[in-house]
Amino acid sequence: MAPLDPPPRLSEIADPALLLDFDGTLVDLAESPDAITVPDHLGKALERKAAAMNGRLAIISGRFIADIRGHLPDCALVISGSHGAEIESPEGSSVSEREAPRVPATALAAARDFAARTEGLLLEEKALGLGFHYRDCTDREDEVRAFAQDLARDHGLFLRDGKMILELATTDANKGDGVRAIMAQPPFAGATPIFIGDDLTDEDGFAAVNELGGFAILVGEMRETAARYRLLDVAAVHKWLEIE
Ligand SMILES: O=P(O)(O)OC[C@H]1O[C@H](O[C@H]2O[C@H](CO)[C@@H](O)[C@H](O)[C@H]2O)[C@H](O)[C@@H](O)[C@@H]1O
Repeated sequence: MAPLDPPPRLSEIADPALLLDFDGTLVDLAESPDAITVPDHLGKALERKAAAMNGRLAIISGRFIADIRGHLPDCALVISGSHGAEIESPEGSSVSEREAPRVPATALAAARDFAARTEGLLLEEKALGLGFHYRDCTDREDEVRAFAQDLARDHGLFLRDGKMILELATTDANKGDGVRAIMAQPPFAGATPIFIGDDLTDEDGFAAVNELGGFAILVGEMRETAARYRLLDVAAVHKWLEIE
């Protein structure tokens, strides 16, 4: 695996549009979804960056949008949530093409029951999906995966792997769909898309920006990736974006 260089300076890229993952890219990973530390200045710094780029900055997260807005209150940005299934304007109106279904009540009840009897497992209830966080029961990952696979099959849900998480979603949307939908609309259309992300689920976004004539930046440890460049960690991302 060839190492990847750091990206060129943002100011050297013609007409850039930034598509930013959240966990592991803009904020450091933590023990659980609510344990993250979001720097006080982050929301306003991202807004200023977006303004300096004529609005061409969006967050593309696996979290649902209301969750991101809860962590970045009063921050007016384009946000795609639920792995591309939701997209909102900076003012908070939905610009998603289709409305995704909610998690069926019977699937939610079964997931709650499984989490209650699986020590160390944290169930994250999201608008359009469920997250099984197994960081504190890694020895039971196979069991959690088998349960999640059965639940997906029984309820027509879509399973994906993340960092210490198995996620079930009600749609097969991915971050590539989010990228393509955002880049098709003003003020993003015609710009050079740059996706920055750390997780395996970001690879769909990486592939999409490559197709659209842009490039991706992997954050963290080297792996097989569609990214062209790499930054070491969240601090390096903030430095590159000049939002420290
Ligand atoms: O696309 P992202 O913005 O990176 O969101 C991906 C998932 O992030 C969250 O889980 C991850 O971060 C947690 C907090 O640091 C960490 O405990 C967990 O191990 C990570 O997988 C979030 O909870 C998920 O809903 C997102 O899909």
